[in-house]
Amino acid sequence: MPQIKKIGIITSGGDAPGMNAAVRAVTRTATSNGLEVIGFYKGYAGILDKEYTELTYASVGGIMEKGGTILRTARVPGFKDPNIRAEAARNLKELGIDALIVIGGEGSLTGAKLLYEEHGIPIVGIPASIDNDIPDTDMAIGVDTCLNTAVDSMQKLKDTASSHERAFIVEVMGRGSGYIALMSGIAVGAEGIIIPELPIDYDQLTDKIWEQRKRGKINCIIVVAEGAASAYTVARHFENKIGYETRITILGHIQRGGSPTAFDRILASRMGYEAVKFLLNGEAGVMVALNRSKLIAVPIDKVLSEKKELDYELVKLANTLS
Ligand SMILES: Nc1ncnc2c1ncn2[C@@H]1O[C@H](COP(=O)(O)OP(=O)(O)O)[C@@H](O)[C@H]1O
Ligand SMILES: O=P(O)(O)OC[C@H]1O[C@](O)(COP(=O)(O)O)[C@@H](O)[C@@H]1O
Ligand SMILES: [Mg+2]
Repeated sequence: MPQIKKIGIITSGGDAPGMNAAVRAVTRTATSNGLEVIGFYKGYAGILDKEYTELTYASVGGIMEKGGTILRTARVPGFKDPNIRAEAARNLKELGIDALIVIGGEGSLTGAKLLYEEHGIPIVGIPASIDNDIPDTDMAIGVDTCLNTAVDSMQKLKDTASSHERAFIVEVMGRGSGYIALMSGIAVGAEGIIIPELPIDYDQLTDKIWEQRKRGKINCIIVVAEGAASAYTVARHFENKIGYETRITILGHIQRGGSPTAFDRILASRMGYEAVKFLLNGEAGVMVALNRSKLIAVPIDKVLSEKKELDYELVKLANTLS
């Protein structure tokens, strides 16, 4: 690989708390090693429109604690077109960018992999998505903050649920993954957890909740991942069947905002630092991954050839404890 002097960085896809901490870590690690850093705005759109800023050691000060992403983000459907990717590659070369760090989810990493394979641009991916649906990494940036927000919200709902003896159907994010629903459900002791990875057994759930109600339970939280069903559909199934008056809450984009937790700040700092070190050591076409507390490089095409498996032992745990 030719010597790297100038790197580009984007945040892309759904924003995730901690992206700024990763931008800061990449910038400071790179500038400390004598590299220039160009931050493109709005993901792949900024590369196509040449909308960028130079990032310096000083300019990334005070951003670690901020939610969202200072580089902003976008979904750019046109990037699936090879001609558009060729234009992006041309722009990167024109600007003298020797390598690109992509902070985002599976979609963003797919764009990165294609830029690497089709145009030989050295790429390192940093996994960031609240869904935790990216294979080969135990955690992605943003997951922990999202879970804390979801749990905090559900705990509040539990207060009012108990006061009125009501059931709440809480819809959480997770397009194709039940991770947020399962983990937040475990953390609040939800009576029901509905996820896209498993068929929904309304009858079994109804019997369980009704039994608990008869035993004197005064609140009920049912967490549903948006990828499994809508809260309205779930509520219709339980209407007049579980012994509670029912209310619906859709947590929505609240889950993506807020100052990152200590865990996300540290994870993002470690991943940003390693991403630059990988590039300096000549590694490219890889994603930084958290593997049993260590950071490793995993080829992006391996990551994208897999599907992140849910830990079914955790489903059993949730059923046993609630
Ligand atoms: N198959 C693909 N080929 C090329 N680029 C893609 C592909 N899928 C997604 N992208 C790019 O990555 C962006 C973010 O992807 P998306 O799936 O929306 O979010 P995330 O990266 O968070 O999973 C897309 O808007 C597009 O620019
Ligand atoms: O921001 P949008 O376009 O409303 O997308 C919502 C989706 O983005 C997410 O918050 C995060 O997904 P990605 O990280 O893959 O972008 C999903 O949980 C949700 O389904
Ligand atoms: Mg995604």
